[in-house]
Amino acid sequence: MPVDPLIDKYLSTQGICLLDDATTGRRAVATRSLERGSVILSLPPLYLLPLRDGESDDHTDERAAEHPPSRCTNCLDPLGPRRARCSQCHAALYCSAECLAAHWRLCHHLACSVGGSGGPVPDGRAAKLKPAFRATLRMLVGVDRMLTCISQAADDGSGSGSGRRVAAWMLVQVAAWRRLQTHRAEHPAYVVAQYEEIAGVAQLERSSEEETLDMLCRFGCNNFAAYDWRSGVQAAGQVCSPLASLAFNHSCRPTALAYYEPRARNATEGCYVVRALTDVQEGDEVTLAYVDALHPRALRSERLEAVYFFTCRCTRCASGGDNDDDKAAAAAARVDALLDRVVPADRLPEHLPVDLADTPRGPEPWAAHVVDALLGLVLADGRCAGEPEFERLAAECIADTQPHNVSFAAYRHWLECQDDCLERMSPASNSNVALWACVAAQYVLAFYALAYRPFHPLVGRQCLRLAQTVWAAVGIATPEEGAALKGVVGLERARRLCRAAESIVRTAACEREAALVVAHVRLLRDQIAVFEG
Ligand SMILES: C[S@@+](CC[C@H](N)C(=O)[O-])C[C@H]1O[C@@H](n2cnc3c(N)ncnc32)[C@H](O)[C@@H]1O
Repeated sequence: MPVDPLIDKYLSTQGICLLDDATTGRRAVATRSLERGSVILSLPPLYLLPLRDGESDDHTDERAAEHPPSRCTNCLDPLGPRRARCSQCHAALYCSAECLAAHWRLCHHLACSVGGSGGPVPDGRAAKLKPAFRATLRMLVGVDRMLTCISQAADDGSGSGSGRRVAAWMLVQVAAWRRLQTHRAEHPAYVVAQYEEIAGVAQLERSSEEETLDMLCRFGCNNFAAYDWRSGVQAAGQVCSPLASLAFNHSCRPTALAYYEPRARNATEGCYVVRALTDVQEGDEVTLAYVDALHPRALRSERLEAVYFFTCRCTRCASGGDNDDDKAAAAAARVDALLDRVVPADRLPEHLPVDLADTPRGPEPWAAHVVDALLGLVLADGRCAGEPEFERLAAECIADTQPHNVSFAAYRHWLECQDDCLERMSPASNSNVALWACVAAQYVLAFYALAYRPFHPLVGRQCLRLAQTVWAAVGIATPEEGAALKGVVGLERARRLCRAAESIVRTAACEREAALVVAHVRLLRDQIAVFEG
C-alpha cells in the first residue's frame, strides 16, 4: 500500500520502496541492486541536537550538568576560538562563519527568529528541569519550532517574500514524522512521568499536552545518536531524521549503516546518510543496527525491548541454524551462539597478562585465521572469494573454541587489555607491553570482523589501530623482542592491514572519518617504507 506520495516518490529515486510487513509495520526493500558502499539515503535531519559536555544520548545520566553549548549547531565539532554566533537569535553557536552560513541556508533562516531571541529553550524554564532531561527539552522545542515554521511557510507559499523557503527535503521529513510510530501505550509509567515533566516545562503553544507527549515518545523510539567522527564511540549529538526512522527496520546483521555527515558529498550542509554495508540485491530488505551488533543476543534483546518496544525478528535472531535457506544468516547465528557463551568466573584471568612479564607468542590460531580471511576478502587476493565465504570461514575458525577464547566476555577482556596496554606504551615501557598490545588488538579485530560486516568502518579503524600498534612496537623492541614481534604480527602484515583499512573506510565510513583514516594510513606506510629502506 502506498505510504505517502511524497515519501514514495523520494524513496523511488533512491532505489528503495516501502512494503507493508506483518511483523514490523513497514520495511524498506531495494527496487534495484545496490552496490556495497552506495549511498541509499542522504537527507538533512529535521533537527540536529548537539549534546553538551556531560550529556549522554540516552539522557540517563542524572549527574549531567547544564553546561553551556560545547558543540557546533551545524557540524557537531567542538566549539573553538573561531566560534560564531547567529546575530539574530544570539542563541545558535557555530564552530566557524562557514558553518553559520551553511546552517542558515539549510534551515536556520526558517526557525531563527520565531519565538523571540531567547534561544531554543524558554529562558529560565530549563533550570526547573533535572539536568538529565534538558537535552530532550531542547530537542522538543527545536523540533516543534521546525514543524511550525515549515507548515506556516508552506501555507504562505514558499518564496512569497517572507524570506522563508521550504525545501523539498523538509516536506519529506515532515510527511515521515507524521507517520512515525509512538509506541505510546508501551512506554513504562516512569518514562511517561519524565515526559510529563518535560512537557510541563516546554509548554508548547501549538501542541496540547497529549500531542507533546506523543512527540516525546516518537523521539524515544526513533531518534538516532550522532557520533563524534574522531572517536566513533562518543555520542556528540542526537538526530531526528524521520524518513530514516520510518524506512529502516533494525537488524542485528544489518545491510546498511547510518551516520551524520557534516558536509555530505555534493552538499555543503549536514545530512543523515545511509550507506550499503554489503551488496544488496533487488528485493532484499535494507536494515540498520539500532543496537551494537557485537553485544550478546540477551543484551541486544533487552535494549530493543526497553527502548524500541519490539522483540527482534531479524535474520540473525530468527535463524534456526544449518537448515536455513539463508546460509550466511545461519552462519551469523552460529557465531552469535558462540559469542553468547558464558565464561566461568575463574577462567578468564588465565588469559590476562597480569604483570606483562611473559612474552606473548601471539593470539590463538582462530583469531589469526579470522584476520587472514578478512584480509584475503578485502584485498581480493584470491584467498577469500566473497562475504558469504568469509562468514563460512569465520564460523568454521571458531567452531571448536572454548568460551574463554570466543565469547563476549573474552572480547571485553581483550578490548580492556588493548586499551590498558596502549595507555602504558611509551619508549620507556617494558616492550612486552607493546607486544601484548599487538596481540590484544589482533583479537579485537577478529571479534569485530566476526560480529560486524567485514566492510564496517569499525573493522577498518581497527585494522589501522593494529598496524599502528605493530609500528609502535617495532620502535621500542629489542632485537630478541623484534623476533618475537615477527611471530605475533610482522611489518608485512601491517602493510596489508593499512591497505585493508583504507579500502574498508572508503567503502562505508563518513567522508571525514575516511579522510582521517586514509591520512594516517599514508603516514604509516611511508614510515614503514623508509624503515625498510
Ligand atoms: C523506527 S521504526 C521502523 C519503521 C517501522 N517498521 C514502521 O513501519 O514505522 C521501529 C519499529 O519498527 C518495528 N521493528 C523494526 N525492526 C524490527 C525487528 N527487527 N523486529 C521486529 N520489529 C521491528 C518495531 O515496531 C519498532 O518499534
